[in-house]
Amino acid sequence: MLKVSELSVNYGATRVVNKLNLELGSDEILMLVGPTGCGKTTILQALAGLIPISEGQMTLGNWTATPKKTVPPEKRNVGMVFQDFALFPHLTVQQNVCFRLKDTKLADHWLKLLGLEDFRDAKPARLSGGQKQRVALARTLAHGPAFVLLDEPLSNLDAALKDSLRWEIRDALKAAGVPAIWVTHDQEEALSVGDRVGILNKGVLEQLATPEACYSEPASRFVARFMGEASFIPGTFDNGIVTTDIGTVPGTSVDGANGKVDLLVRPDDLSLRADHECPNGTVDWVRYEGESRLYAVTLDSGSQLKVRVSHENAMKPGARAHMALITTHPLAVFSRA
Ligand SMILES: Nc1ncnc2c1ncn2[C@@H]1O[C@H](COP(=O)(O)OP(=O)(O)OP(=O)(O)O)[C@@H](O)[C@H]1O
Repeated sequence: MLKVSELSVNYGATRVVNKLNLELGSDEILMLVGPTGCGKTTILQALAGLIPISEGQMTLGNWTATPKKTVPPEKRNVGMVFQDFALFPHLTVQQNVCFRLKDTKLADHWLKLLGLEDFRDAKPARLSGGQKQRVALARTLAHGPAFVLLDEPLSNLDAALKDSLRWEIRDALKAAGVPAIWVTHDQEEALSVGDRVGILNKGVLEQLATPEACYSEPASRFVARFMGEASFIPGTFDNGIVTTDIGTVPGTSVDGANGKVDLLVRPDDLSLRADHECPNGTVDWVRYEGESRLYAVTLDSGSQLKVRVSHENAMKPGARAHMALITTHPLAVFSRA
């Protein structure tokens, strides 16, 4: 089990990671997300022992590192997978995976499991991006790490490959039975692949929870916006029910809100109709997404809401339309800003 307590990292006078606390179960995958420059890579580097920490401590199995008691990277048994694969170009797939290994049994296991047997003798230049990333993962897992860090492993790959490879990586990590922290810029990836998601903002972990909780009960407006399209509409919250201009829904207070509140609305919590006899808003813009269209509509009462509807529902900016809340599950409510 990995345990991190009050971990802080400073670069000179600037604090880049501030009092990070987390514990990971034995085969848990934590997806770490946050805006550029918020400290994600710094956290991975600190856990791997590549940079010094300023405060706090981390423990994994039989070692504990603190600012005074450093543990060198090679003593940590931590595996890393990077976005640029970091393979040796002059070595074959087999040689890359077995690099510095005395016992190659695990290497054979992962070469087979990740579908690389036919490429054992190939050099990396002959491989596709997805194959290279599989080799990098096989090399990491062949060393039997106690813990794996992945720094945007899919960001150099095209969309279709990303979708299949993320599941292969998840399955391989689960099969290896090791905890992992996986940094991604892709919210959908974070929500679908992670057992838990951590959202980092300026070096502070704003929320660490299941994907469902991060999406439907975000701890802050920042998390709400970061984890997907988020609109807010004013309402009144009383006895578990929120009343707004466009309907009444069950609500859950995320910050003790009561009385006058802002309701978090996701694009699929709303309906949009062009043919309604009482339009209550005007279309600002529309984005065609293939099977759906995302609309921004400003209500006559002032709020702009985003709604996703079937592609068959085609309206132009300026069109009048009717919006209503259609969800039956509780939506998050925040104290009025
Ligand atoms: N060696 C360094 N010296 C000083 N500041 C640094 C150093 N490395 C990173 N930083 C700063 O620390 C902050 C966090 O950087 P980090 O690379 O961890 O962010 P990140 O969340 O991984 O960003 P991205 O999503 O863009 O990869 C940034 O403001 C960055 O400029």
